[in-house]
Amino acid sequence: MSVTRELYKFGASSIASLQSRLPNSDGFFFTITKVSDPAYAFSVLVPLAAGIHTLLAADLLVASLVAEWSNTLLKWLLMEDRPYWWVREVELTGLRTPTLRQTPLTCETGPGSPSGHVMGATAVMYVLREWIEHYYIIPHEDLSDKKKRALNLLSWTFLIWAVVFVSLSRLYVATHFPHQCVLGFFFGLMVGRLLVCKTSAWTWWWRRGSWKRLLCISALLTSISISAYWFQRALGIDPQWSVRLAFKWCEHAEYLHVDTTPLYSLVRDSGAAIGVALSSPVHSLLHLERIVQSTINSHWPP
Ligand SMILES: O=P(O)(O)OC[C@H]1O[C@@H](O)[C@H](O)[C@@H](O)[C@@H]1O
Repeated sequence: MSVTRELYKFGASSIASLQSRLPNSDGFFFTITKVSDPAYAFSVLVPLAAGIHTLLAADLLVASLVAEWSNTLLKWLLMEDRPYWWVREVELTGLRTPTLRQTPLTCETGPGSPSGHVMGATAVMYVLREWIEHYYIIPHEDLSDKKKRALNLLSWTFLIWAVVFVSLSRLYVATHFPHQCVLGFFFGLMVGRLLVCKTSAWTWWWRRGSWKRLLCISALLTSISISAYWFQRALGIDPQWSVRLAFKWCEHAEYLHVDTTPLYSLVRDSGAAIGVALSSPVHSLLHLERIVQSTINSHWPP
């Protein structure tokens, strides 16, 4: 217990020092936090990707929903605090803590660990990186192996730096401790690898599955979410405990938003999963069209 307290104390001091060292950075960090919001992936990134390729949009949608769904369940399991309310709660026990500034993006209402922004952004960027490698780098015959390796390194470097900035933005708005961002990165990487890694048996499984199978999987995902809620209730744990703490310590009521609650995320993820299942016949057709097209291209001229 005291290890957690020390970790939180260290985290709170790091956040306070970040806020005081970078005093006029609201615009920069708010933009990063907004763009890396899992909700942004659903409402902006996926429709944009659909303009490039429907399969890319489907891949990003699956990565976003699996990352957010597993993130919410992990949060319920780990039951960690967020810095902006933790510092106020422990002050009541007499512990001296640094003052953390609250911003309009601070008052997230779910438990703190792992960071959903970092986890979602890592999973989505992993999928994008694999897409670029799979469809644009590997098949490019004009590129030497050295150039291909350099491009891969560049894409990894970009991913790591993007995750660092997303993490800094979450610390800056005092809604995560540093270790929660690190955990978000590792879990996000696991989700990405599980979904689209060449060596994973699960790679692109949603492209192969029939719509009935996908519908069964989305029903399973939904029932796991509902069971997780009722399981906590059965154990005497209030699944809304974090929402209560957010209401207690958020300094401005207008900073609180219903779309940050765990239940809201789970409903969105279940709906998105059902949507993926119902639209899968269209994806299968597009996938088939792509295979036929590349076969024609490789045999042309005859
Ligand atoms: O754990 P984090 O980084 O605060 O992010 C989690 C949540 O952030 C909210 O702002 C999103 O709308 C939710 O959908 C998401 O689950």
